[in-house]
Amino acid sequence: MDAAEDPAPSPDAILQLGLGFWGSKVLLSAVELGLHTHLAETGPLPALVLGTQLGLHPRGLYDFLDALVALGMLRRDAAGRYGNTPATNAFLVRGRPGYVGGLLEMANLRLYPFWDRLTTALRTGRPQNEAADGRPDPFSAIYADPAALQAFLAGMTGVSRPVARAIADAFPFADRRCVADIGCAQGGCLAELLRAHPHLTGIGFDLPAVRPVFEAFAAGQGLAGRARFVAGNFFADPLPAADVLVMGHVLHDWDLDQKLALLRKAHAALPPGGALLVYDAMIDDARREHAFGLLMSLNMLIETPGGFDYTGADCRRWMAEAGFAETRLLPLPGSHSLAIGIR
Ligand SMILES: C[S@@+](CC[C@H](N)C(=O)[O-])C[C@H]1O[C@@H](n2cnc3c(N)ncnc32)[C@H](O)[C@@H]1O
Repeated sequence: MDAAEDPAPSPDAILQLGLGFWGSKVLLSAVELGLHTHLAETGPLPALVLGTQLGLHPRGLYDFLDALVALGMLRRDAAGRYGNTPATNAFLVRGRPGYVGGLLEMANLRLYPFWDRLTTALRTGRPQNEAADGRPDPFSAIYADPAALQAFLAGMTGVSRPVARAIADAFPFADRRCVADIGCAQGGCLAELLRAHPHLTGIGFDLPAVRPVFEAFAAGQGLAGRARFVAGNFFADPLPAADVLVMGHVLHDWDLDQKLALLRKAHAALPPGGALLVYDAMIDDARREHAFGLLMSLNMLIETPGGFDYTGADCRRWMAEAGFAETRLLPLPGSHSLAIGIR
């Protein structure tokens, strides 16, 4: 029964959604403070000890920590000590392989203030991030600030790693030799594919500013000998030769003509039988259910001049238009989908 048919509608869901930013910001501040990383080092602590160690005023301390308990982001034991949950221990402790806090750090630093201007973006159709001064390429704005660059690239690893693990299982890599990740960021996806398939070699292709971050990450993952970086602009330069190309969270950054140009370029760069793997938080074909994909698309409104997210059916149609002989779609974890195009 939808809300219109409900004889006694309640405002609860409306208020919960409208004030949803309260809970979101509590978690983002916890990540900013390194709360979960600290607790992984110390073990469970009483509130006042934890507050002193993190430099927090006692006034909001118990509400902050207990709100995190109520939101499932901390545990409090019978002695009143606060500690990590199994999930925050796995995914919010900096330096651990599952760390997704990079994305949340970037969300706290950049997206949280920019989303304050959503209404302006809806009225103007213009980005509301660092590029609001009219710079055409959103990445040049982020990449001008080394801290923003590092936070952005590490943030992408946080989102893409679990997705990449699923792609490593879902796609038959056994008869492929080389994977090139186009717009690879730090290389989080490539690292997962190479780790899962030791016979593969990898190429990370991205803008020149990304090279040192990619190379340091690959070395840290023990992949320096198997993954090399190729610097380039995917609109202007040739794509590297490989039998599998990956474009993750790339197409949604660009307008339709640019999306089609990238798909045509990928098709031209692949050998016959070569595969293009596209992953994004794709929207359900009826555009009714997958709120995350639709919100991601609004994030692209705020972040880019022409970017938007799309349905799996859109992606397969564009792949076919670009010349791919065979296309299929697979669901992935984290509200993502994988579109596969075979040349
Ligand atoms: C949203 S991130 C996606 C990163 C990664 N594929 C993932 O899914 O985690 C988009 C990437 O495209 C890269 N990029 C943007 N414009 C580019 C261009 N013109 N040529 C090459 N790479 C570009 C950015 O530097 C960034 O690493």
